Amino acid sequence: MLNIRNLTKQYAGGKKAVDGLTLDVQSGEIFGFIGHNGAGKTTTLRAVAGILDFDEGEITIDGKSITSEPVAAKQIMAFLPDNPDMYEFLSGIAYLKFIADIYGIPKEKREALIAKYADAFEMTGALGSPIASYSHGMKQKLALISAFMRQPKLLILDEPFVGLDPSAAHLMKGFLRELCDAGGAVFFSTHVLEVAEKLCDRVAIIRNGKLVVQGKMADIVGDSSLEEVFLELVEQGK
Ligand SMILES: Nc1ncnc2c1ncn2[C@@H]1O[C@H](COP(=O)(O)OP(=O)(O)OP(=O)(O)O)[C@@H](O)[C@H]1O
Repeated sequence: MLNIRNLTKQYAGGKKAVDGLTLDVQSGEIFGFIGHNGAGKTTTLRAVAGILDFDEGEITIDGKSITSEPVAAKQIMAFLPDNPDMYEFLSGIAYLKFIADIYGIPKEKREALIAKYADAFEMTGALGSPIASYSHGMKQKLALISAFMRQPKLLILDEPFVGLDPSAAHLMKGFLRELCDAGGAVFFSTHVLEVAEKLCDRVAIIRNGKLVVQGKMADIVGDSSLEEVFLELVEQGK
């Protein structure tokens, strides 16, 4: 579903933030992307989402290149940044309708999907209020509703657990699995290793812009924990 080949990105005046990264996310799987602060996770996610140019490499989503077929690639993916900026002057429902219009989701379908996700996240009563009046967690839930409503083939999330309360995080995990069971794929970054260990089918660890390891969670963790494996690998690189 997602193929990243030799991705390299250097910001002006800086070192390589991502250096020759190659990884693959298959349909049906939840894939966790782990690394210390500044390792290159957000840079990778933004490049995959088509909102950051890169210097070398190739990214394809369901076979569509993010550089040569950006519209087709963006049509089938949704990206949730770590701090979603939304149109604060719109109400939640106006925002969802706006997104549904952009992506051509028919009226009946959008209404059913909005009802499903807004009810689950206990946002139905707030949808008439301006986004500016929402708490951080409510904005995050609205962004999640808009992403799930689109039923993307690939869902990319940057630090999705930060700021969500335990019940919203639990719900989100269920919806991520539902998306994968329907043939989609999830690619997300996180620092929350316990959650990643329980949730992810596969995982990649990045250090200083370079891939350290990728594979099935069970193979990588073995008899220890993801935290132990992560700390060991990060220590080795010092
Ligand atoms: N706009 C920018 N201009 C210059 N350097 C940047 C920019 N954005 C990120 N960097 C640098 O690129 C490297 C990778 O940053 P990135 O944000 O991708 O890491 P990250 O793994 O997402 O970190 P965190 O866990 O702290 O969010 C860091 O050294 C960072 O300082």
